[in-house]
Amino acid sequence: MKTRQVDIAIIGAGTAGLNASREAHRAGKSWVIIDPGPYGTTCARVGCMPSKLLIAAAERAHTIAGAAEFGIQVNDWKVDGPAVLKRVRSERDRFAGFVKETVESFDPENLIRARARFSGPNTLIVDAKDDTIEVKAKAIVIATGSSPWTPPQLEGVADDVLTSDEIFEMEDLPASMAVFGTGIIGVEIGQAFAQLGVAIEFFNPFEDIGRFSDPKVVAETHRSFDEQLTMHLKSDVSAVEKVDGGFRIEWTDRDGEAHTRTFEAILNATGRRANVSDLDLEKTGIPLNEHGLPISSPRTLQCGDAPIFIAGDVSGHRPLLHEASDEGRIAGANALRFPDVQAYIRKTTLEIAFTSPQMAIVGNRWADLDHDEVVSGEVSFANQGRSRVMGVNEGLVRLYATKQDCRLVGAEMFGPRMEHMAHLLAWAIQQNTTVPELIAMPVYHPVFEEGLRTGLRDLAKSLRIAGHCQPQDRGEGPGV
Ligand SMILES: Cc1cc2nc3c(=O)[nH]c(=O)nc-3n(C[C@H](O)[C@H](O)[C@H](O)COP(=O)(O)OP(=O)(O)OC[C@H]3O[C@@H](n4cnc5c(N)ncnc54)[C@H](O)[C@@H]3O)c2cc1C
Ligand SMILES: NC(=O)c1ccc[n+]([C@@H]2O[C@H](COP(=O)([O-])OP(=O)(O)OC[C@H]3O[C@@H](n4cnc5c(N)ncnc54)[C@H](O)[C@@H]3O)[C@@H](O)[C@H]2O)c1
Repeated sequence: MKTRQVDIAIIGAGTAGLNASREAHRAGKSWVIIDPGPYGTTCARVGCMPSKLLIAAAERAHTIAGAAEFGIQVNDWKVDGPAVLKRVRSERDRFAGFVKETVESFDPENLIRARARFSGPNTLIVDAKDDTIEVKAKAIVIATGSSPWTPPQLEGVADDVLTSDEIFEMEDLPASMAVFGTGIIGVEIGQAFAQLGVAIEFFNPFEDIGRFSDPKVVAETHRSFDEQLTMHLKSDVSAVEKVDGGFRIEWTDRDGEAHTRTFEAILNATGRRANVSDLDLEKTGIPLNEHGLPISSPRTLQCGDAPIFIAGDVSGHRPLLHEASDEGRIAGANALRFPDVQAYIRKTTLEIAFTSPQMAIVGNRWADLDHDEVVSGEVSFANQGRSRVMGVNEGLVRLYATKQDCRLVGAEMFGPRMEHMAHLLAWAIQQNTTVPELIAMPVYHPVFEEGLRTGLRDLAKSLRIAGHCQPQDRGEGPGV
């Protein structure tokens, strides 16, 4: 067995791991990143990018399908499934290719193409192609990401069911598909397939759609998705069987009625689990929770007081791309500083689902608020001017502010172009902006953001009624 000694060893060459390696590289320290591949990152290879490419095609189809509303007749159009999926893959390969090239151009000293497991808090065992290597490191960063999970109902057919890892490799669109799970992956991909003409039906024993928690936003999301998609929420799937031409699914709906239907394909989108099972974490002595996952501080990313840091999806803090980048940098920087670890201030949370209408959560969710301390305001997009002009007028935005100092602290947003408005609000929350300060900002006409201003005015009204804000916080004056 060979032995290597480095300042930092990083397990996983995804977004988080690569960002950690950049910190070590910049500091001029010795480092090694260990990953068996495939390289290119989950986001670019099988996640963010191919799903957004698919959604881009679906949006084109959806626009054409709805053109008659604007007096435009489009005849003889069709979705060319193989061409749609070919573009998804070729653009995806371009994005993932840049990352792959970067990793493959690393100095051989910095990259080991194999899996790693712990043999102690400072040592890893790596079964490389030619030899087993013991890597001794002053500090170690775990950045192993997450993988799709298989629920009991799909265990018998798991090898034939698609997950987001396989779905973009399909040569053609199926005629029909059952989607298990109505989380972000399920609704983004399922709705896109539906807009491309696939007969999609969703199954979920629970009732959630996406991540909203505000009862009013939840109700509006259910109304919209029930109208455009076939959702079997609170359904009980009793059998899934492989048959000629696909899968036969038996289920009981929420009213207790039994159904059977055959689908050409199944997408399993029932959630993802941290990749820790083959890491031999018990040899590290770090604290683990009841699921065997490392307990870490979101601000230092340190696991207990060990020289071990954790970043990206595997940390379980915020499983999103920009958070994986940030966590990689924090974990990398703290691994270099160990034992003098620094607590970093995390950015305002921002989550966006690229559905139609879009879903976004900014800052605190409704469920995380202290309702004695905050008031809410809202705006419906059902009749919002620009949304009506564009024929995308539906949705509800709920905004939350503190009674004490009139500061915006969160929003749950369902409606058109929310990806942009969510950024405005996230930046405002991070800057500690008060609601009157936000209302005093310029807004053009006619734009979607006028809806946001209406919601902020409603929030200001609630603040005035609550009556705790100081006069200077209220900033009453022209334009407010
Ligand atoms: C379908 C889909 C759509 C998404 N869309 C979005 C989106 O639009 N916006 C957004 O912000 N986020 C999105 N995400 C989430 C985003 O992709 C992830 O948060 C992000 O990619 C996580 O990066 P990571 O570095 O933690 O993991 P990864 O990029 O998965 O990297 C982990 C690496 O660890 C390696 N590894 C695992 N175990 C070991 C081991 N034992 N030894 C060595 N190496 C190991 C793996 O090979 C892998 O290369 C999406 C995810 C999916 C699945
Ligand atoms: N636009 C984005 O930023 C984006 C897009 C895709 C994914 N992501 C990230 O990926 C993460 C994982 O997404 P996800 O959708 O896989 O997970 P999720 O946890 O958000 O959703 C899982 C869904 O499966 C349902 N479910 C659980 N058990 C089930 C069962 N037995 N049968 C049917 N349904 C079942 C849950 O109720 C839920 O609706 C997200 O949390 C998000 O961070 C982000």
